[in-house]
Amino acid sequence: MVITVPATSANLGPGFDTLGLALNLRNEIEIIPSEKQEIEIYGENADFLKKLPRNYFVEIFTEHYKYLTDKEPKFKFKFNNKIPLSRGLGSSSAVIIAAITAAYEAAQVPYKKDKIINLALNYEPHPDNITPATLGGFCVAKLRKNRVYFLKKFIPTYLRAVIVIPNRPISTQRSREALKKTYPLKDVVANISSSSMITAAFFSEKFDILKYIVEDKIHQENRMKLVPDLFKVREIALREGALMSTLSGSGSTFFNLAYKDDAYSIYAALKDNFKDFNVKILNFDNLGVKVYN
Ligand SMILES: Nc1ncnc2c1ncn2[C@@H]1O[C@H](COP(=O)(O)OP(=O)(O)O)[C@@H](O)[C@H]1O
Ligand SMILES: N[C@@H](CCOP(=O)(O)O)C(=O)O
Repeated sequence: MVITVPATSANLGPGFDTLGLALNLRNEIEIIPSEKQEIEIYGENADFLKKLPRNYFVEIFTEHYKYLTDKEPKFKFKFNNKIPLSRGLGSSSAVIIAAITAAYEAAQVPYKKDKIINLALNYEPHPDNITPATLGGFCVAKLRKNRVYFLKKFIPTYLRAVIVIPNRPISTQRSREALKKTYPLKDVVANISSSSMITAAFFSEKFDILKYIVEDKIHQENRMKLVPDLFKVREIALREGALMSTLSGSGSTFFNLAYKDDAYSIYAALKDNFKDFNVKILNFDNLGVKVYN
């Protein structure tokens, strides 16, 4: 069995813990029945991941597989990772969603994607990465009374993401701990209106308005100060025609939305100015987690 799961970009600026979308940058995990448990890790941060005392995927997979079957798992896991760690591209959500999905598949217990999202909440208590990692597309998610409610919209194929991945990681947990605990009413209103406009723009496919309405007053500017070059990244991307330019999740990656025809000039300008950063043009993913048996 092979499971593939996409990277995600959460928040989209003002939609803190609410908006997210999936990118066509996927981790792939092969799971093969075996006499003894074995792990092989290739790709992004493989050396770091190999050194960890416990593998996060195997831990979550084992917990669910044992619960579903009452048996110890006996599998070989082969990871081919493309999603960089702690760069705001939802690497932890990708692991969680893939591991729970894999456990249900290996145990041959039927499930719905809704169930996977709600189980994932036990590991990541904000739904803006786990929802698009599961469903793909542009997702709006709301957590209420410990349950995730969500709506998804397909992202048109004439759009691209131009992402800038700095060489510095930011831990999501640590950067959340540094957030202010209270906000002035005008800042809250700015985020509600901007986030609602982004949602309306994606659902009605009226993307031009994004250039004028995206602002965040809750988390983004403070987090950007950890990698000050990001202010210049945003300025260049918007100057070169990006529809919106926001911190991806808690950073350090910057996410730029563009029409297909504008993506290359944004990419070239960013690459030219930030030689140490990894700049990529990506398609969007509209499928979410996928299983091949
Ligand atoms: N492919 C992977 N395999 C195992 N663990 C992973 C993998 N990707 C991420 N993780 C775990 O998730 C952590 C990163 O989570 P986090 O700081 O929330 O970053 P991100 O913004 O990428 O989600 C890593 O330190 C590691 O513990
Ligand atoms: N809403 C969360 C999103 C974190 O995304 P990640 O990809 O950085 O894990 C937040 O802003 O903390």
